[in-house]
Amino acid sequence: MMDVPGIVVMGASGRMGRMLVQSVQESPVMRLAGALERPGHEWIGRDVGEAMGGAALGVAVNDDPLEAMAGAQAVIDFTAPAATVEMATLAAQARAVHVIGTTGLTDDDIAKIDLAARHAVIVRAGNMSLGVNLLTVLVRKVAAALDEDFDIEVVEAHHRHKVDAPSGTALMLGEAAADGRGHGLKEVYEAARDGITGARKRGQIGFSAIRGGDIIGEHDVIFAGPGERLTLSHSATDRSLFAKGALKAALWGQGRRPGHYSMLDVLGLGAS
Ligand SMILES: NC(=O)C1=CN([C@@H]2O[C@H](COP(=O)(O)OP(=O)(O)OC[C@H]3O[C@@H](n4cnc5c(N)ncnc54)[C@H](OP(=O)(O)O)[C@@H]3O)[C@@H](O)[C@H]2O)C=CC1
Ligand SMILES: O=C(O)C1=N[C@H](C(=O)O)C[C@H](O)C1
Repeated sequence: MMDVPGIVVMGASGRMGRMLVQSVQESPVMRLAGALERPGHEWIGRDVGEAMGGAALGVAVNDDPLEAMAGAQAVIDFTAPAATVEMATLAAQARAVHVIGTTGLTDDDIAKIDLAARHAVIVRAGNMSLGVNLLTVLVRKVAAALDEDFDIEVVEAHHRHKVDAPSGTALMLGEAAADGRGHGLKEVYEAARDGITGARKRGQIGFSAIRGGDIIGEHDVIFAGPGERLTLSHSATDRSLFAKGALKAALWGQGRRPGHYSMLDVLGLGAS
């Protein structure tokens, strides 16, 4: 058992954290080496399996990242931007692969993660599912094939607890569409509309976000042209698909050269 990679789950009590603990525990090719929560969290010191309402897993929830990562090979982090930026440096110190699912990161946050990735393997994606990553490849191709007579709109829907908008996935899809047309997303980004906005600007990529109930994640990329409309979409029906991608990334990262990688690298979908 000791020769399989040890995985630390950060934010173990969260929606994704619980899913990750369960997925790592069930995997025959890795072991649960640690579970992290922020200092002061009520789970600190408790067995993570029992805290989740199940059987003991022999791993106590820790608030000390370096202690939790001692003897671990990867940390999977679906938490919050400030925690993720801090962890990037600590994981690099511990020589652990850092898999980042956290969204809502600023450019400044990403610059700090880039810095840590000079010395460590970091895999980051706003969506770890195979389907969404494949969709980004399709969106890039369609955006390149259709000219600016086709307006691009990204519409996303998530549960009521989500704190960031547009979603990380919506931004990935928007970036792919912008890239397909030879732009950076910032050049053509159109935030959610409100009030007297004026007519739509040609070539802009618009974003809209719906929040409600327990929606796991729905994304549509609409290409609205003269007389016809094409929609590419993805629906997540189970959070385990994100965990599955994250586990794959943690294994893929073992023994790689330092760098800031994406799920396209992990899935072999590359830039196309
Ligand atoms: N890339 C992908 O495929 C996916 C990404 N996500 C993203 O993952 C993130 C988390 O989502 P979700 O699980 O729904 O959110 P939750 O709020 O349910 O979970 C986040 C967890 O992180 C914990 N946390 C916050 N700060 C720290 C810290 N310093 N150390 C350790 N733990 C900490 C929180 O604890 P506390 O509550 O006490 O603050 C909480 O338990 C979001 O950014 C979301 O967008 C989600 C699904 C898929
Ligand atoms: O917060 C979520 O739940 C999700 N976040 C990611 C995002 O921001 O796109 C991925 C998924 O859609 C679920």
